[in-house]
Amino acid sequence: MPGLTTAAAPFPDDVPTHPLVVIDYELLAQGDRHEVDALWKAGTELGFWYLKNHGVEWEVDQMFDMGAETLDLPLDELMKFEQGDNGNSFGYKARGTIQTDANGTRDNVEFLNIAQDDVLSWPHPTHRTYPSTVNAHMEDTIIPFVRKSMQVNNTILTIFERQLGLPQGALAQLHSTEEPCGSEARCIKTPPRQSSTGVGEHTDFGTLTFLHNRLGGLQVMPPGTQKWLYVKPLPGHAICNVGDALALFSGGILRSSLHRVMPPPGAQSQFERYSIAFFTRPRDSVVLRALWEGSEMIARTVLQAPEGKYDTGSTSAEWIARRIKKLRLKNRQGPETWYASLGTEHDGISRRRCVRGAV
Ligand SMILES: O=C(O)CCC(=O)C(=O)O
Ligand SMILES: [Fe+2]
Repeated sequence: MPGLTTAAAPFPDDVPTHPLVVIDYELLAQGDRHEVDALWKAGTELGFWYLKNHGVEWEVDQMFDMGAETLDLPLDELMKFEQGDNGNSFGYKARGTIQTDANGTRDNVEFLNIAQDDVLSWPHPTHRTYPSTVNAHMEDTIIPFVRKSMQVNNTILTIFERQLGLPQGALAQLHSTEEPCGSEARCIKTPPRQSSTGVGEHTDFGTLTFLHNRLGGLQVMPPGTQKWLYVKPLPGHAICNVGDALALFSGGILRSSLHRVMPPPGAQSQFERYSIAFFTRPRDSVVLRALWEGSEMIARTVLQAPEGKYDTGSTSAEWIARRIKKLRLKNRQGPETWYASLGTEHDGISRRRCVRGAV
């Protein structure tokens, strides 16, 4: 199976890892108080947690197979679907097209992004078309995976909405399916035996990420530290995290933490690495800013923050397009292009200084 953690190469026990809290999705969906509290603690402290009993295990396995089949297609076939340099996310992203740091170091991963809107409108494309293997597995794999992943993320979103003291439906309606949005499913492939960064440090652009790893390589930097720690993949457990849109909507109460993908540790580095993700992102026209009018908790936090820190002045579509565009090496004009890709221009505090501990 692609990206499977083989018995021959278990995750090593001598690398620094960050133990994430395990949240039980079934208990969350039943409204279990203890589980809701544990989710809230994870969302407001690290912004990352494991999710078990999510019910998407079979569809995730199918997605690993579909992803491998697709990314094994001849490059000239995949290139017909390349996302390009204009900030479009959907389609194929070829290896070596984006920067992984301020020096402009070339990435070594390729990935395929399938828009939620194209899945929901199948067989009629909303945004674009995809390689033949995607079309062939749309009904048996991709539609079930996307529908179930939407359900999981919407359940979590509804809990955060309540915990933040927002009116019922306030967050949900920013993600309703009446208008196009940036939500997408992703399959990432990293070649074996790499020594450099796969995906450079970043925070996710959107609202919530539902991620599935078999091999290690994902690392997170806990807020307030300068340390990169591996997140160990656990069979059947998804890794979930808060993205920038939700951090902004909540006035920073929910945290979107820096993470990156490095070569798998130890003996795992001999293997090709695949990962599968589903990103829930707001409707295209939603402006990314704190929802202080709807919640006293958010209003109090925003009042204490420097003015404009949680008001980007950008719609979700503009925010995503700008950051992707700045990542593409073709658009690089120097280190500033990399910093602009991090998405913190609006708050006057550059992530560069945050990362290096000056702030
Ligand atoms: O492959 C992974 O484990 C994480 C990928 C990631 O962070 C992303 O695609 O945003
Ligand atoms: Fe990410």
